[in-house]
Amino acid sequence: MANTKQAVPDTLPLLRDRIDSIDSQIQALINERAQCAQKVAEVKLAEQGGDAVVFYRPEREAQVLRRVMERNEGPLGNEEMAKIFRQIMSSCLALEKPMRIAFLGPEGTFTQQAALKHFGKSIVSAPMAAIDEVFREVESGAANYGVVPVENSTEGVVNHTLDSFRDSRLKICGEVEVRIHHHLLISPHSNADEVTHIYSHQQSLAQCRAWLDRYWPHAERVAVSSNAEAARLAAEAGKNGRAVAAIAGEVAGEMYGLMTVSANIEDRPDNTTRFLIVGNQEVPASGKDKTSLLISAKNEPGALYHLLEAFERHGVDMTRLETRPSLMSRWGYIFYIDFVGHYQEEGCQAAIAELRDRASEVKVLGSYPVAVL
Ligand SMILES: C=C(O[C@@H]1C=C(C(=O)O)C=C[C@H]1O)C(=O)O
Repeated sequence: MANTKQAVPDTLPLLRDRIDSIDSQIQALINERAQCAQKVAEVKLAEQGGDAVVFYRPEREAQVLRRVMERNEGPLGNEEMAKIFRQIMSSCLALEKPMRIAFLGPEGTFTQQAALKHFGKSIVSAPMAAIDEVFREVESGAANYGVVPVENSTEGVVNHTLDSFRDSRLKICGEVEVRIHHHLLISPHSNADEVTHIYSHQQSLAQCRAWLDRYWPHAERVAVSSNAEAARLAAEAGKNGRAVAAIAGEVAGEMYGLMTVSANIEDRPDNTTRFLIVGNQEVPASGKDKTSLLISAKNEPGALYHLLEAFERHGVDMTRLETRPSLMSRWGYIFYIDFVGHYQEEGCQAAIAELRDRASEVKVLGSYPVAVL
C-alpha cells in the first residue's frame, strides 16, 4: 500500500481526511481477508467433509499472531497490535459459525476473561457451574472447546482441573495467561465500616491472605463457588440492608454494580493465572509448542528419578511437575509433567517412548502452542 508511507499532514482537517481514507482502506482489506477465510472454510469442507471438518486451527492462529508481533514497527505496541488481529481472526472465524466455548462460570469470572482473550469476542459463551461440567460439555459435543484454570502463580495448582484429565479423552489445545487483579467491593447501598463478612472464591481469598490479615483481621472470610457469585451476593446483601464485601475482579464488580473499597489487593503484584483450552482435536506443531503428560509411576524406589532422567538424556526441557494421589493405591502417585516441544518432534518422541517403558501409564494430554498473548 503506497500511501501509508506518505508524510503525515499537520492540520486537523487534513489529518482527519487522512484517517478517513486509511479507515476505508483498512475496512476493505479486512473484508477481503474475511472472504479469504470464508474460502478456507469451503476448502476445508470439501477436503474433510461433513462433521469431521475443523475450522478452528490453534497452531495457525498462533503463527499469525506471532508474525504480527515480529513484523510490528510501532508506534502501537506488539501486544496491542496482536489483540487487534486476535479480534479480526475471531470475527472471520465466526462468519462460518461462532464457536461455543464452555468455561468455569458464571458470567464475569476470570475464566471467561481468559476465554475472550484466547478466542476473541466473537464466540458464544457457555458458563458452567463446575470444572468437570466444562469437560463434559466439550466431551458431549455441546461446546466446541472448554476453558479451565490450571495454576496460579501465588496459590499453585488447581487440583480439580488436573484430576479431570484422569478420565477424560479431551486434548489440551492451547494455554492462556491472565494477570489477576483483585478488588474489595461492596454494594453502593452498603457501608464499608460495617462490613463483617468477606466473600470470595477460595483461591482469591488465598491470593489476598496477607492483605486481609493486615486490614480486615476481624472480618469473617467466606469461601463461595466463584468470585462472580461473591459479587452477586454482595450486591444482594446491599439490597437487604446488610454490609457484605466481595473480593472479585473488575468485570464481576461492574456486572453487579459494586463500588471499589480497595483496588489491587492481591498479595503479589505479578499474580497470574494460567488457563488451558480443552477440545477434541490434536493440534499440529506451530513451531513454538509445549506438551503436557499424565504419568502413573510404578510404586518402586527411584521411580520419579528414572522418569526425569529420560528428559535430561534426550535434552527435553521440563517446565513443570505436579504430583497428585493416584487413587488406585494408597501412596501411589500420578505426575503431571509439562515440557517444551511438540510430542511429534524427535527428541520428545524418544523421551516419551522411554517413559512408556518406565511408567505404568503415560497419557499425552496434548501438544499446543505456547501462549502468544
Ligand atoms: C483461515 C483459517 O481458518 C481459521 C481462521 C484463521 C484466520 O482468520 O486467520 C486462522 C486459523 C483458523 O482458525 C485457516 O486455517 O487458515
